[in-house]
Amino acid sequence: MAPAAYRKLAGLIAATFTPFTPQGEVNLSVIGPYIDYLSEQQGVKGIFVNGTTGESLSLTVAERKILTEEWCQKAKGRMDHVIVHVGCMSVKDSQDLARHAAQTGADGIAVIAPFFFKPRTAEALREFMKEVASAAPNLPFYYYQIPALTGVNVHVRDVIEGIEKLIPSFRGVKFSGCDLMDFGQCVSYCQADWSVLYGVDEQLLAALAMGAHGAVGSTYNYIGCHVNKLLSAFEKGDLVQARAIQFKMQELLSYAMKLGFDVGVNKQLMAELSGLCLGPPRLPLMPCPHDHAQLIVQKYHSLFSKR
Ligand SMILES: CC(=O)N[C@H](C=O)[C@@H](O)[C@H](O)[C@H](O)CO
Ligand SMILES: CC(=O)C(=O)O
Repeated sequence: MAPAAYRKLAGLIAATFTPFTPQGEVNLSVIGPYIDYLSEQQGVKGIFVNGTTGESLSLTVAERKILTEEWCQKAKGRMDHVIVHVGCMSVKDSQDLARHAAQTGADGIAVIAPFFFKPRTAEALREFMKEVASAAPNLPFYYYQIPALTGVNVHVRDVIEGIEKLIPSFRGVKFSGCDLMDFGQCVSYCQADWSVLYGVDEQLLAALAMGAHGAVGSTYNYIGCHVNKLLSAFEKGDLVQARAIQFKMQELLSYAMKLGFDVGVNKQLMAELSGLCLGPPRLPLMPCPHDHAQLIVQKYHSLFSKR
C-alpha cells in the first residue's frame, strides 16, 4: 500500500556529508545551515542521508538515529524528499534503523547489499531487503546498488524481478554502477510509481538518455545549481548545452581523481566551497590536506564561474 503522501522521486538529490566536530563527534548544529545552503545556493530539494558520502558504515546505529532525526526535522518544509540509508551488515540493525526512520518521518529508506557475507544471488539479496522493508512497511523502499564499494555485482534487473510481490513498499533503485545496459533494463521494467535514480555523477547524461528519473550523488552538494541546468537542457532537447555541463563535471572529477579523491577529500571540498564546518572524515578515511583541497577548489572556480 503506497503511503498517502507518496511522491515519486525525481530531480537532483544530494547525498549529504556527515558533519563532525574537529574531535570527530557528530555535529548536529551544522545540519540546519547545510539544508539552507542546499536549498538556497544549489537549488537542491532532496537529500539522501547516511549513505556512502555520509560515512554511514563508519557510524554507530545511535549516531545514525540522531542524524536522521536532525536531518528530518531541519528539512521539514524545505526539502521535498529525505531518503535515509539504513543498510548495515546486520539485518537486525537495518530493521531497527528502518523502524526508526518511519517513526522520524523520513520519506523513504534505502539499503545497500551487505558486503562481508555477500548475497550470492538476486534471491538472497531480495530476502535480505524484504526483512528490512517489513520493519517499515509504509515507507517507500529503494535498493541502492554500489558495486565498486560492496563488491556485490548481481544485475539490478535480476534483483527487481517480481520484487513488488515480496516488498509491496518497493519504489525504485539508486543505481551507482556503470553498467548502462543493466540500468536501461531497470528503467524498462520499472512500474509507473517507481523511480530509477542514477548515482555516477560524471556520466549522468548517458543515464538520462536511458531514461533515469533523477540522480543521487555527492557532487550535487556543490555543483547542484549547474547540474540543474544540465537537467533542464536535457529536457529541452539541448544536448549541446547538456554535454557542455557534463564535460565540465568530468574535467573537475578527473582532475580530482588524479590527485586522489575519496570521501575525505570530497568532504573538504564541500567545506571549502560552502563555508560549512564539516570537520574531518572518520577513520579509516584520512583528513584531507588543505592544499590538496585548494587545488580542486581552484579547478572548480576555473570551470564553473561563481553565480
Ligand atoms: C562512490 C561514490 O561515492 N559514489 C557516489 C554516489 O553513489 C557518487 O556521487 C560519486 O561520489 C561521484 O559520482 C563522484 O565520483
Ligand atoms: C552518493 C550517494 O548516493 C551516497 O553517498 O550514498
